[in-house]
Amino acid sequence: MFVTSAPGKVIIFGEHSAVYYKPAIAAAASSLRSYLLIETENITTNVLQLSFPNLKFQHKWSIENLSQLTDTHSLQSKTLSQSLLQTIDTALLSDIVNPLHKSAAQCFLYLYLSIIPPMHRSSLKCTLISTLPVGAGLGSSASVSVVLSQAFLKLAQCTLSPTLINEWAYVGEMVMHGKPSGIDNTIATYGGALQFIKDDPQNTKELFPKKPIVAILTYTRIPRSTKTLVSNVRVLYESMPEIVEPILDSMAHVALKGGDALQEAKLDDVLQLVRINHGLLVSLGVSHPGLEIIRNLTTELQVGETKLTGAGGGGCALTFLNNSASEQDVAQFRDTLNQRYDYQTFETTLGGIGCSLLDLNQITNKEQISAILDLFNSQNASMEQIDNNLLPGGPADLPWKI
Ligand SMILES: Nc1ncnc2c1ncn2[C@@H]1O[C@H](COP(=O)(O)OP(=O)(O)OP(=O)(O)O)[C@@H](O)[C@H]1O
Ligand SMILES: C[C@@](O)(CCO)CC(=O)[O-]
Ligand SMILES: [Mg+2]
Repeated sequence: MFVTSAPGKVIIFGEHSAVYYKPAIAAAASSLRSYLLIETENITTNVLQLSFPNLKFQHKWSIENLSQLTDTHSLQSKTLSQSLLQTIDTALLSDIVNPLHKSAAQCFLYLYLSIIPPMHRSSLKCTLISTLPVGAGLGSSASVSVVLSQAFLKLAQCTLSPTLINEWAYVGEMVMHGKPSGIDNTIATYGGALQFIKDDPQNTKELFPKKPIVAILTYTRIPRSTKTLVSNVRVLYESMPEIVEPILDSMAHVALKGGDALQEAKLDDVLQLVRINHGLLVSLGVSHPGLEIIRNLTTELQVGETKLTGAGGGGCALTFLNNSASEQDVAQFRDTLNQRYDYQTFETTLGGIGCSLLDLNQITNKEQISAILDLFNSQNASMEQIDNNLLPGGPADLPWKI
């Protein structure tokens, strides 16, 4: 039995422009994570079981059926095979109608069938719990792709390396999103803070901010689809390239300057650039009235600057506080968002631990193991319970391998 874990991410500068090979800055939201429990013993034999309690979704497939369907596996091919995707859809997922369930199961089966060769396919139960809001712009899909890739590579007896995990997680992201930039899975794999350029590892580099980056994240609970928003921007780009290209170039300058400002802890510059980046995203049509409420309240209470983060259209906003924001101002800001709008706010330090692995056989304290298993078996473990019992570097002090 083992658990894999990976964080969500916050894009600080450069969402959407990242898809067009412009630099972007992102950091791990390392306390908001997905955890995948892998059980291979004392479970139903010859069955692959999936349990995603956050989505209230469970499913089973006979391993024999799976192997008949795809007798060859494609461990070498880290590109998206439309024919494998189609086979999965028609033969294994035709009974699933909920779109969230469908995309999660597609990603799960695609990675399972591609990574684990038939000789290593035996009875398996996979249970995934997460403290990340689902589909909110904080990279929940990437975090799920990373924990699945890491676990399946281990079951396939591959030597685990961040490069390999990240390559497969990108395939998982392609299953969910089409053609993403790869920034989300890269952060979920490596953690920390990065300046990222799509398909350009030479110019993707770690950032070392002088001061810890503390921010407020606000989840509007407004659902949206990253895939749709990215494709809306594509349509705009293709219809008016002479207007959209300079906006994307401007975002690239914002990201480069913003990365430097974060490293040098130049808060005034960071705040200006957050405001500019949000304005540019508004001009691409990816904001939402529910996000503008947060931005307007930030301005009204003069606590700092806010931008949308992730694909926008709902989901989450990121607020950096200015030096003059008092504790009362911040409390008023958060209370108003929580109480008047039923938004959820988190104060988060950005950066920290990327993907990690916990071998439950190494834990000798039986009570500690049963507390961990209870979290996966419960349908509604709270964020606090999960953090207390599982968070890498958290109070339970577990032997996570990074
Ligand atoms: N806890 C979870 N359990 C199972 N699947 C999940 C979970 N969280 C996310 N997913 C999968 O990820 C999908 C959401 O991905 P989507 O890219 O739309 O949002 P996001 O990754 O949270 O936001 P963004 O890509 O803008 O950062 C869900 O439809 C589901 O398939
Ligand atoms: C909107 C986007 O820039 C970020 C989604 O988290 C898409 C991507 O980079 O693939
Ligand atoms: Mg996503």
